[in-house]
Order: sequence, then structure tokens, then C-alpha cells
Amino acid sequence: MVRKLDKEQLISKAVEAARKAYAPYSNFHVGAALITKSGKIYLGANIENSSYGLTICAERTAAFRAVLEGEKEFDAIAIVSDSEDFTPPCGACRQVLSELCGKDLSVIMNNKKGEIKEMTLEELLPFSFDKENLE
Ligand SMILES: O=c1ccn([C@H]2C[C@H](O)[C@@H](CO)O2)c(=O)[nH]1
Ligand SMILES: [Zn+2]
Repeated sequence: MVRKLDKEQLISKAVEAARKAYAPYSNFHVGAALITKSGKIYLGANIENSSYGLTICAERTAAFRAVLEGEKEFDAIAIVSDSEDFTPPCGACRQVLSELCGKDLSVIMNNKKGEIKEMTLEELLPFSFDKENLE
């Protein structure tokens, strides 16, 4: 559980990230801020492509940046977008975050009314397929 002030700070970082989105096709800007257990924050934004299926979401760009820096222990990810409503991570991002950031990761979302919703990845992706299923 992330403290309210920390949640708001992480959301502000995600808003900063959303400004970097490359979204000329959907015009839907998404930002993510992923914080490690040691307090380091990695930002991500969606990056689209004229071959639409090659688009990558904000959540995965943040996670991949962190992994490339050797990070293994994560606390929370905040996700913001142009939507009035909460922006939950898509199914592909749930799967990737589950493997790279762990099922206890807190997913923090906000809406334009200023409400905050926090759920764990376990709640967002129950009974997931993971590396143990390959054993
Ligand atoms: O949680 C989400 C949902 C959507 N998108 C991106 C993908 C695409 O660029 C645009 C519209 O789906 O938003 C994200 O980055 N994260
Ligand atoms: Zn996604």
C-alpha cells in the first residue's frame, strides 16, 4: 500500500511522462511512472507506429527501461492518460508487468474527478500464466 502523498507524487511523474507520448494515430497520450523499492522512478509513455500493431504502451516502456538498468524490485506504477476515467493497463502490459515487476506491484490510477484507485497486479491478472507453468 503506497501512502496518499506518495501516490499523488507518482501520478504527477506519470503526467510528466505522458507529455512525451508519441501518439499521432490515436491521439491518446498515456504516461506511466514505475517506482522501485529503493525509490527510483522510471518513466514511460506510449510510442505508436504507422504499422499500428507495433505500438508499445506506456507501462511496458517504463518497465523495459527499468529492467535495462538492472532493476528487479518494484513497489508501484502510476498510469495516467487523456481519459476522464481511470486508465487500467491492457492485458499485454498486465502479463509483462507481472513477470518483470511481480504480482504484488501496486497499480495506481486516477480519474479527472481526482479520485485514486489502487489495485495489485494479482487483482488485475488472477490465475496468470507465468514461468512456473513452463516447469
Ligand atoms: O493502458 C494503456 C492503454 C493504452 N495505451 C496506449 C496504446 C495506444 O498507443 C493508445 C490507444 O490504445 O494508448 C497505453 O499506453 N496504455
Ligand atoms: Zn498495454
